[in-house]
Amino acid sequence: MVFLNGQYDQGDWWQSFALAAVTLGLLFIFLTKGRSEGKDGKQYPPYAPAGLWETALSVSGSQAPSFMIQMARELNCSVFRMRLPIFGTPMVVAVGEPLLTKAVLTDSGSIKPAVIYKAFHNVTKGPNIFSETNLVLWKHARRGVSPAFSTQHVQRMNSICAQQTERWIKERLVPAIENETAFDIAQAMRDLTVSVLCEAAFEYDPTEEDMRTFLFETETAMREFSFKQSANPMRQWFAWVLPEVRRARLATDRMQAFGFKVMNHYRSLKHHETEDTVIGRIMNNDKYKNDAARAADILTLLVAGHDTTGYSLAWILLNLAQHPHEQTILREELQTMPKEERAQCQAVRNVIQEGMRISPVAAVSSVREIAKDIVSPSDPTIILPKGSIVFLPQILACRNPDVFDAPDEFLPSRWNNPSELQRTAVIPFILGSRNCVGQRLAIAEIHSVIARLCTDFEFFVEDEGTSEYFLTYKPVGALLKARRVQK
Ligand code: HEM
Repeated sequence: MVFLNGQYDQGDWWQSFALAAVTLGLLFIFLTKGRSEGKDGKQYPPYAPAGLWETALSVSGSQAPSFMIQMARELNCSVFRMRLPIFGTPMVVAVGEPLLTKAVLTDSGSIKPAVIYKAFHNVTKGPNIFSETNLVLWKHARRGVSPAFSTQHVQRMNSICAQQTERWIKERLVPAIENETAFDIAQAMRDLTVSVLCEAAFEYDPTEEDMRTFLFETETAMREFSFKQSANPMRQWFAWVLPEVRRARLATDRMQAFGFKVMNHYRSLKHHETEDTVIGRIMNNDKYKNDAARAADILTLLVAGHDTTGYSLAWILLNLAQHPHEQTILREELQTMPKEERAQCQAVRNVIQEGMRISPVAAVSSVREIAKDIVSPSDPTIILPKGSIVFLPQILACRNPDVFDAPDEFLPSRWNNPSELQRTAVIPFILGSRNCVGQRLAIAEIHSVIARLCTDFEFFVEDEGTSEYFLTYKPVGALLKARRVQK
């Protein structure tokens, strides 16, 4: 999830955004006028061939991933400066070179910049584990919840995943096969993931209404606070004339009410198999100020976990449906394996790694502010100055032609023998202290679902649909049909 991004529409906000962008742009040009083009005999990265207006709209638009790729390919360089109206920083840079990405993420001084992340506080009605920039407060939440995602809990998560997948097959997939109807793969995998996440992390079985409310209200709140208000903060003062702002505030109330419902349900349970679940660790963590602070983290984990995992699954299945030959290779290997080993077999690993490479859901995340000058390990003539805001769009490293042959093709076999650089380039959960806390749950679900579905079912494309970037990179309107494989 990333907060500067969202769909650009022609709503009521654009005039004020345009005015703010032009004013800030002029100020930016004034402030950076005369800045030297390097330091200590080293060069700053080149500018992307796009002006401030185009860059601001593109980076915050639904086609942000393709904009990033286009800039890198026009420059023939995967590290470039962007003209964006972010002040108080020597420069705003996009980095798609794997070793420099690693250097930025693993430097202990790199932090999440408040100017980018704080907008998410509005969605959860207070600070939360994802966007908290006060490191002391963040550590309480992170250390509290991390053990619930440790390897020893993966087995429990795996069995929940397996049960939920069987339920989805019986209730959704089999009827679609029998009626020969197509289904939206992104919605299907997102819904399955909400169920897995609610049960594995929160011991909660959501009703259909819970699910629709959570998904709808999250989208409404995120579009306003994480996108529109981060592009135009003035909107917050005009709630009385902007119905969208008032509706978004109502959405956050409803999200918070859902967080309380999950907590009340947990308290009402007489028996917990273990206290070491995510919800158990949040409820028993007395470092939280109150239940509203607990609800903020419950919602954050749900928001951060459901679309990333669901849409990763959707992209992998869509890519397989588009490449029937790859699907056959995968199925043939799966069918030779004992059931309990299927999720870990090489063919499953290959398609997952390749699916997450070619379509990384966190395509335009993450952003870091660096605490010291960082020289590029792959090109020591390039330097990023201390204080820079560094965008680390995964799509750039994953589709970097200097790292991958045929970078835009889905070729799972490239992972039979990858180079060290290729491994470093594909880091869907990123690196460093602010890496993804839920990655083990996500990996367990993705492996288990792909192995189960691809052993017994074949998928076909009915409609390829399009893609959109709003918080995550996702397929939109992609319809698949399925058939049970004859054994
Ligand atoms: C395929 C699935 C997933 C992907 C690709 C993914 C990716 C990421 C990435 C790239 C970040 C860093 C974001 C940034 O720096 O701006 C992140 C952070 C985070 N993710 Fe995930 N994620 C996934 C699943 C999950 C799940 C299942 C959960 C929880 C149940 C989760 C919870 C979080 C949280 C709380 C953070 C913030 C961690 C911190 O700042 O300490 N994610 N994730």
